[in-house]
Amino acid sequence: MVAATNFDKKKYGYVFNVQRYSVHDGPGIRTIVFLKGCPLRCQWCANPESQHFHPELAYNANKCISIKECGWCIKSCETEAIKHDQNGKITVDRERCTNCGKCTDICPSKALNMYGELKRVDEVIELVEQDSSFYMRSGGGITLSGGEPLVQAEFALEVLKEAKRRRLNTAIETCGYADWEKAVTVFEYVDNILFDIKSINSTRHKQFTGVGNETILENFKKLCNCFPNTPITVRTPVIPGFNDTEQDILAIIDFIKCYPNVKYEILAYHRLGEPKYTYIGREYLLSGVKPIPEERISTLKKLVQENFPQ
Ligand SMILES: C[S@@+](CC[C@H](N)C(=O)[O-])C[C@H]1O[C@@H](n2cnc3c(N)ncnc32)[C@H](O)[C@@H]1O
Ligand code: SF4
Ligand code: SF4
Ligand code: SF4
Repeated sequence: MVAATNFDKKKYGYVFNVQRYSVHDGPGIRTIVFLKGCPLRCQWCANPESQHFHPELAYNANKCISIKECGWCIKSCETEAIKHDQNGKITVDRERCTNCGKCTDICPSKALNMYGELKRVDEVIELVEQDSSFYMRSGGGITLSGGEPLVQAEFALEVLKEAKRRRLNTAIETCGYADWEKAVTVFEYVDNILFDIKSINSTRHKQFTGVGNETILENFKKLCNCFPNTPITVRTPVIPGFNDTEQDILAIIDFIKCYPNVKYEILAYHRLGEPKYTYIGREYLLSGVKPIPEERISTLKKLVQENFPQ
């Protein structure tokens, strides 16, 4: 086991999920490697477990057998972070929890589970290569996602270099908020870039994601200028009350339309990540927000087709 605070960032990285057989995040059939850490805090984020750089304890009360019949986690916790709740199950005191993972090793029902573990570059590539026959036939490969994969730029770069050495197609999903000098080294090894532009309005961007959009928009321009032959898909998750008007979408189209290697698509807001907020002891701030009706998404897609033929 490698010490979590002192490891070679070129050889090891924090990964919280590896998803096989994806067809949404780049060409063909792909394996998505989700890296930990993100500088943004999008209120709608479907991967809240990605945001902290370090591994994080998750607790799903529905899976807990009950303290009466089990209770092993309480005995295993050296910081006394696990307590009884009124329903015969447990609660986790996040102030006391050090995310050491001892309780997860012992939990028989997997009610306790860690999001994120340190993995070596070769371990990741080995997992990805298990599906190489699918990639050959479909033009697929590996997609780095997160979190924000550029947060672990050194690790991302080594994974992508190795993937390219093995002739795998590479893609990355990024929010674009990163140090350009580091990001550019990673982009060199990427065949397809999925770049989120969430809003052109920086004040609103900051209100809903925690950061303004200046760095993102600057990086986008640099990316298009430095890599004119790399296919870039700009994506916007359409979030009610944040960026769901015609003007919001047209402002993004206006910003990206001068770049010939760029495509554009909108993603409908979904709430699939909501339960995970509870598992990690956080509040989901958009709990009262309903998904946008199908017809409205169709209208916005039509608007995109009319104003950004591709
Ligand atoms: C989880 S993010 C990871 C990559 C990067 N951090 C980003 O934001 O682009 C992958 C994609 O999921 C989208 N996404 C995240 N939460 C969403 C939600 N609740 N509904 C729809 N799309 C969402 C993001 O906009 C992004 O296009
Ligand atoms: S992760 Fe470690 S500190 Fe946190 S509750 Fe479990 S055993 Fe206790
Ligand atoms: S070890 Fe797991 S199943 Fe047992 S009491 Fe703790 S959380 Fe519940
Ligand atoms: S940038 Fe991506 S990973 Fe980060 S909080 Fe936003 S949606 Fe989640």
